[in-house]
Amino acid sequence: MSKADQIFVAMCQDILANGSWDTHLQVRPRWNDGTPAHTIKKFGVVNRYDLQEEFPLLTLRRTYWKSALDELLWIWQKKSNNVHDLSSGIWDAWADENGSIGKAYGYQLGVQHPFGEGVCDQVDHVLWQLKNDPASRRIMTNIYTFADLHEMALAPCAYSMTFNVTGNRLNAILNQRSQDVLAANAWNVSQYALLVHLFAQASGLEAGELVHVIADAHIYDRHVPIIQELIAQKQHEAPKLVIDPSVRDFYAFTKGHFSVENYQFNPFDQKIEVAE
Ligand SMILES: Nc1nc(=O)c2c([nH]1)NC[C@@H]1CN(c3ccc(C(=O)N[C@@H](CCC(=O)O)C(=O)O)cc3)CN21
Ligand SMILES: O=c1ccn([C@H]2C[C@H](O)[C@@H](COP(=O)(O)O)O2)c(=O)[nH]1
Repeated sequence: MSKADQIFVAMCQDILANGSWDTHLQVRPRWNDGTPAHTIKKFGVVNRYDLQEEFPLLTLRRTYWKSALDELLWIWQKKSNNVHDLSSGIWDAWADENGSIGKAYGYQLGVQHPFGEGVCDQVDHVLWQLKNDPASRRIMTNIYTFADLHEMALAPCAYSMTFNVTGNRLNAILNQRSQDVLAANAWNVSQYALLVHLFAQASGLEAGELVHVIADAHIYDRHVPIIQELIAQKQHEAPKLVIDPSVRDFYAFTKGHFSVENYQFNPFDQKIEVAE
């Protein structure tokens, strides 16, 4: 059975049984009809995915992994903040009339900084360190730039990666300040698992472990019945991620270079409203 499903079910059960509601507080997010979108949350959830064991994709319901992976490349490879460069419409609600989401995500990863090896952006600095200084404990990215927060449509949720090389394995910690468990958990986990695979392949390493640290792991009020039904679904074997082994340059990867084989999932097509 898929470990990703087991981790997801355990996290949801824990939030529902032991979490706390923010119903008595003023909250920022709203449902489309203007109602405040309240949540039940757990603080400090840590989920560990062994990428040697499986590609962590939920089988409880279909994860649109092609759209998720497209968003990952939009941020990390294209370093774009414009929804016109994205194939799905998931960021449209946060974009301005030109399609920009402001100085968020891809914009931050494209900013040039002076590093020891020269002036480059955070992504190229990580790739340089993985090849030239794998023993370093400073291989990380951080897009939570306080000076630019006022120019972002939404403050980054998945905001930092810390990479660590152990033997020939590339491990990573994804730090996330806020997680919409139903809309985006499976999405964020599959994205950053793929990123570890791509960085490993570009650096002559193997993907190891992805540790997902979530400060505020929440279920929105209108999502509670959907989550309850979802976690009771049948679990299937995890699918297999296949990446074209000939690609060694991170920027040469395109959607055509990876596929997910034997992806089984339940026909669970409930409409998921996303709070804005
Ligand atoms: N409340 C909230 N939750 C989020 O997950 C979220 C935000 N806001 N704001 C910014 C982005 C946008 N995100 C989104 C938005 C929509 C879907 C979504 O509709 N997913 C559907 C279908 C995806 C598709 O058709 O490709 C799903 O079934 O997962 C997922 C993530 C993640 N982020
Ligand atoms: O990659 C993402 C992007 C966004 N989210 C969710 C987490 C929250 O539900 C909202 C953001 O609202 P804040 O009030 O700024 O926390 O978006 C996600 O889970 N993953």
